[in-house]
Amino acid sequence: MLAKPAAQFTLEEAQAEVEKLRKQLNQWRLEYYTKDAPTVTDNVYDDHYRDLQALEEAYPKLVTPDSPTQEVGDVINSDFAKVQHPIPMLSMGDVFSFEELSEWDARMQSNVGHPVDYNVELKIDGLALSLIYENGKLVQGSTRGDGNVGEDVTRNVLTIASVPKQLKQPLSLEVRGECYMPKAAFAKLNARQETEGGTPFANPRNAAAGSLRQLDAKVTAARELDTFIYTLIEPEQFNVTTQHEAIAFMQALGFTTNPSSEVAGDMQAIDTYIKKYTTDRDALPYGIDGIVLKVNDLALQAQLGNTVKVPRWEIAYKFPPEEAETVIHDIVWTVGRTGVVTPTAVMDPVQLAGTTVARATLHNADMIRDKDIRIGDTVMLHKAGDIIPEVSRVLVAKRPVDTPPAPIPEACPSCGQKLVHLDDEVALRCINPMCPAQVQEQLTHFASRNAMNIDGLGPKIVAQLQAKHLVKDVADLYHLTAADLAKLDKFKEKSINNLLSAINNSRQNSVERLIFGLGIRHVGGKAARILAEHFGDLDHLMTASQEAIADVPNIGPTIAEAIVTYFKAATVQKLITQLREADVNLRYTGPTKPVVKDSFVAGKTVVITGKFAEFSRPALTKQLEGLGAKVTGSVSKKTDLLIAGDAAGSKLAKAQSLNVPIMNETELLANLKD
Ligand SMILES: NC(=O)c1ccc[n+]([C@@H]2O[C@H](COP(=O)([O-])OP(=O)(O)OC[C@H]3O[C@@H](n4cnc5c(N)ncnc54)[C@H](O)[C@@H]3O)[C@@H](O)[C@H]2O)c1
Ligand SMILES: [Zn+2]
Repeated sequence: MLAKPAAQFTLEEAQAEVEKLRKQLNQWRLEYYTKDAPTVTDNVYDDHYRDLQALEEAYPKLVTPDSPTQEVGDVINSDFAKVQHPIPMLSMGDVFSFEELSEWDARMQSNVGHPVDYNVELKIDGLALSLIYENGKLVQGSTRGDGNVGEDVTRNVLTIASVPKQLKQPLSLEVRGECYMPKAAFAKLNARQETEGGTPFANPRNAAAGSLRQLDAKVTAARELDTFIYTLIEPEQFNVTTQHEAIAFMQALGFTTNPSSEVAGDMQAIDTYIKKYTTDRDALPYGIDGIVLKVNDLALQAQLGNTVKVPRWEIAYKFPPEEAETVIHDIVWTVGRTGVVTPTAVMDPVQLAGTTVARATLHNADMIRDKDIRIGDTVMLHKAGDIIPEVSRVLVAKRPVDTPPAPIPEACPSCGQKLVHLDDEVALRCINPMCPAQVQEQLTHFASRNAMNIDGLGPKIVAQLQAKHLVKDVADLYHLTAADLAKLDKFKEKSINNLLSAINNSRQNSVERLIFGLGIRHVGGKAARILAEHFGDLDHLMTASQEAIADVPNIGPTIAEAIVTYFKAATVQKLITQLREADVNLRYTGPTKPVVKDSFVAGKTVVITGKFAEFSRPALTKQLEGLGAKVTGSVSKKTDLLIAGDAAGSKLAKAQSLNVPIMNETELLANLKD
């Protein structure tokens, strides 16, 4: 990324930067196109390319015809015979987000003056191939080369099974498409390269290019290359008027075409297509790196034409990179709630599968040793399960000389106590119960919504409380005073009162919140609720045998063992005593129903009679019950209140005779309002 927006460069600065970028890009182009051995990922290349584009746009006079932005592919530097392409083989414009793609479509629509149908295709990750037929017979296969001159790879192409040597009609024509290596063949090839001591290919695209461009065609034959054909040159000769028809036409001649292309008339359909293949791409037997939009109407394509480098009528949308390269600046070790100490790599921020990533977990010391990850290393990242960024491998060739192995700590980074391995765990642990980092995590967990639900007690406040020595365990929370809280940053009367009352309210919680909040290993919110319901209070749980706990439906031996071990500890016994003394509820009070203490009918036995203007009888019954009334059907001495609507009959008379208080609808409405 440029140090500042391109427009803010002076001409001299821009010139220097442009030269630097061209030199770098040209080196990468040589490695990629000519040697089939890239040393950086495509997104690193693409980022630099975009920087160059931005500077050239800001200073058009810096554009030269030999800039990588103006040239297709690379100089040919191989032993193959050269062939001139009658019609140049161009590159393709690309965009990296759906927004950019929509803008491209909007520009297209405004250029042509109406909405446009596109043929949407998968962008196959291989290399472009031209095939020329005379009277139905394959006479030449060639690579793109620099776009005008390519390499003659006819002998190699003849070994590819999906390329027809003879067409189903004796036509003379040129088609173009993608030569690719299926994923399975790629895996097999790389495994063989490794056992035979060769260098594995960086990706299927380079493997395909490297395999097609073999001087010995027998080597190519063994590589299981495949093709998808997608371009018909001079289609007007064959009465074909759309890209979609062209594909069907070529398929009928015997070419292998990709089955996934479809015509889409609006961005919504294209969005659906992108989403489908963003998800499904892993399941395809070949690699794709994006999708391609092509104006479907071939006459319109011809009318739109090309720039020096790309057709104006097509655009590639590239998927977010699934792999990214970056540098590790530091490895930090953090202590979790249970004392496990985990390493995290701190890196130069990079784009990875659609998000910016600057940190990645390294899991444990074993992983650091196994992958030999060092501070200062250049690494490849991927997203495990498409969510968590992970280091997949170290690019050892890029390691600065004299880089020492990453230090593995022996002492807790928070409290300094010696770290241990419990049982046969790989994890390093701090087993100091007073360890400040652990206590901070425990307090934050205790206060969290699904635990004691103490609103306003987040990690920052907890850290301050610890730093000012106001709390060292969860029991201390219940002894905090207004004077204590006044010592915290920005704590004024209102915030002090809010936090104190949140802490105070948590005393009434049903005990499952406490059981979860204590942070016993393996005991999540659901297990805590089952245990609270089953044992009724904390004392019964604490004294229960391991077997008795394991017998509780949905609990099992692992949780049972963890609970018994937890409550055995003297520090835990003391903590529970302190919580009890602080009036924290230790009983299961059940899924609590709201108790209505004061309403005009709370606790009263009520009878309803007659008709009401505002209510149906069932609705009124429900409403009164909600206010704490017991609604019954007949008037007796026990009736506390009769609510009488219009046309009330015998019940009214009975209530009058028993001196039961009577309320009419108007009075009822007034009371309900209160
Ligand atoms: N890593 C590196 O060092 C390095 C160096 C140079 C280039 N590159 C990569 O190469 C890209 C530039 O290469 P490019 O100019 O060949 O462009 P491109 O590969 O991004 O796109 C054009 C090519 O897409 C292919 N293609 C696949 N499916 C297609 C379909 N359905 N319809 C039409 N074409 C289809 C064709 O071969 C066509 O030539 C860069 O974006 C970069 O990612 C990487
Ligand atoms: Zn510690």
